[in-house]
Amino acid sequence: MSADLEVELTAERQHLSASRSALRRMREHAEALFATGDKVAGDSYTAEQLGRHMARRVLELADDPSTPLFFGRLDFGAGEHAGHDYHVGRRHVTDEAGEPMVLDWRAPISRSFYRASVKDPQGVAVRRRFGFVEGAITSFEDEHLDRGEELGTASKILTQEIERPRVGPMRDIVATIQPEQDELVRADLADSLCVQGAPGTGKTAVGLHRAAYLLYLHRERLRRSGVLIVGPNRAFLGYIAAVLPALGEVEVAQSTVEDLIARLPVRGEDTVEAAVVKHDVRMAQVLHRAVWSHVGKPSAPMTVPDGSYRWRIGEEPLRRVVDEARREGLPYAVGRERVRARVVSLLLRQSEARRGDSPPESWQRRMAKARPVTEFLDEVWPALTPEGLLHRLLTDREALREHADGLLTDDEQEAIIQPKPAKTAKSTKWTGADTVLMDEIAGLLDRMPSFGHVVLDEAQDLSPMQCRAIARRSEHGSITLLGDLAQGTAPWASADWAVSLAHLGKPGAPVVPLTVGFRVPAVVVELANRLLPALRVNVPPAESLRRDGSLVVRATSDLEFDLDREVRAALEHEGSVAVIAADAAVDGLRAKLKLNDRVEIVPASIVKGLEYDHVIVIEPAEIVDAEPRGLNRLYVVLTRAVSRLTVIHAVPLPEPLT
Ligand SMILES: Nc1ncnc2c1ncn2[C@@H]1O[C@H](COP(=O)(O)OP(=O)(O)OP(=O)(O)O)[C@@H](O)[C@H]1O
Repeated sequence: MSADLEVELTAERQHLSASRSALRRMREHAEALFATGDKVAGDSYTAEQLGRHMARRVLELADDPSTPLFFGRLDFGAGEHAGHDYHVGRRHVTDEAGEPMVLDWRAPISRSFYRASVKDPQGVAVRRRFGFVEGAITSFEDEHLDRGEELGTASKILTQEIERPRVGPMRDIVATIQPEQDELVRADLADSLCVQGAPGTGKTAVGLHRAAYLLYLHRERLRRSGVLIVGPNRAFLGYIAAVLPALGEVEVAQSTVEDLIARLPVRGEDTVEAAVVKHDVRMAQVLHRAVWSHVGKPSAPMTVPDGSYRWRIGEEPLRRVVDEARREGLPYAVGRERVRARVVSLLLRQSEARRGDSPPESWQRRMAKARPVTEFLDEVWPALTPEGLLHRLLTDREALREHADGLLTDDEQEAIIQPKPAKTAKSTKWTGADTVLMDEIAGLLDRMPSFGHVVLDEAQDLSPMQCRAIARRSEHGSITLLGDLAQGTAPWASADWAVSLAHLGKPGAPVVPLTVGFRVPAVVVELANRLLPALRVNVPPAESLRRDGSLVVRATSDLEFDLDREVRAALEHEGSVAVIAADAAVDGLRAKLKLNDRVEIVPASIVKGLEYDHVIVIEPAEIVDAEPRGLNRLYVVLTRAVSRLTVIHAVPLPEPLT
């Protein structure tokens, strides 16, 4: 290394350690405020608010010594920052005088770190990227944009980052976000968008960084309404759980759709036929009809005793009240209360006319609860519960026929009628699809609070009814929809993003493709892409940035022997190892294979969204045969490998791979 370079490196290391000290000082300051917060706050509510705020601040300022505090530097040669240089990192760090030592990657100036180019330098003369080993600076790489130098994806530091062996949970990509990813990350809060990306193109990474970016820009607003990340299963959520906290974002809800909407525990299972019907969007109409069929016509006047007097409301005014409330298009339960309020106001007017002044509020409350009023409501606008209504619909053929007429065929109705009807809603073994239907009913009955932003990952597998459940929770917010139509494995998987977006209440949101793969090596992508024509979806194929990696496809007559040998070979390398097999084969393999901490045996059905350094796929044909969309499942399975993929098979490979 030249002497000049050594001097520069030393200066950068000093800046890093000074920044770490400054961050420590900021954290100690926050901790001191946290400790004394309740003494300075005027009342207990303010003290609690302040306490919570400070506790969060302390968490946000946590420093992980194994990750660098900054990863880049911008030297400006022109524009309003000319003559200044800024280090770009995971969060703002300021010195004691309040001067910036590290800029948050989300700050407006930092944008140039990701977007400046020779064509559009944005005032940047030099962009520097740092190489790190366990939090210590080991190298840097400069691009003199002012001299026409630009590395793009040829950057060694980017290459090292994407080729590093994977161990442990997913990490953030702030240091190496690519321009086309950055554009999505920094889209406006008001903009909903859909990202169609081949495996490993960074969709999950983009979604998580977008959440962090939006929280930075709209902190107060989003803290109130909330940001939600929806993932396909708990294994996936566990895998991504550490990314946002590492970026200082500790308050983002992460959930599966099932957990988000479940009102009651799921104890039953549907047949595929039943689940397909229950997830179909026509069920929304069936349920709408079922709910509103409960509104009746008043058929008699109402008499309400009040001390020695009796108020009377005629049938006609009662009809008008019900008709008006219906026309207002309110949720059902809100409509019921509206009718009650209008009835009380009719009584109030009579009372005022008779007494010459307004009765007290307690009188109005008493009238609202008076038995004839409640009886009237129970008759023309009865209170409903989602589980009560659904129980009736799925156990009473007549009721189902009435509401599903012209919407569901006889066979479809028969598929969802409970085969052994439970006596009550309480004793019903509800299925996952039932909870989706209950959520739809809950949405017809009442309003739901809306998140400020929802990120939906692996969204190709959301059913229309699940999309509607999310739409109810993002009505006043925006969404980022992430997925790959080729990876759709659910029976109701989407074939067209425009349709999903419509169900999600965001019709017309733009669909943006990502095609550059950061995970899967080119040789593996080439194998997986052979499946694409058979998947019959209209998606652009992936192109890998990675020229390294290896692929072995081995026919064997002794699966056990070869598997054992391949696992041992895999363990000679650094990183995680997964043996992926058809779900039904997993138990048998677990019993046979001598396990090692670094080797996981994973059922094909849960690997979506995950990645492992070395993947060993057992019997692709069994994976394909296990389910109707088995080829899509195989496509998912083959694209989990970061470095090496080994395929072992005793039976012939599925046709597109031969
Ligand atoms: N700009 C980047 N710099 C470095 N690594 C990146 C970048 N973008 C993505 N990656 C890495 O590539 C891998 C794949 O990313 P990610 O899981 O977000 O892809 P995906 O499109 O969601 O994949 P899948 O369709 O399989 O779910 C991850 O390890 C991620 O950290």
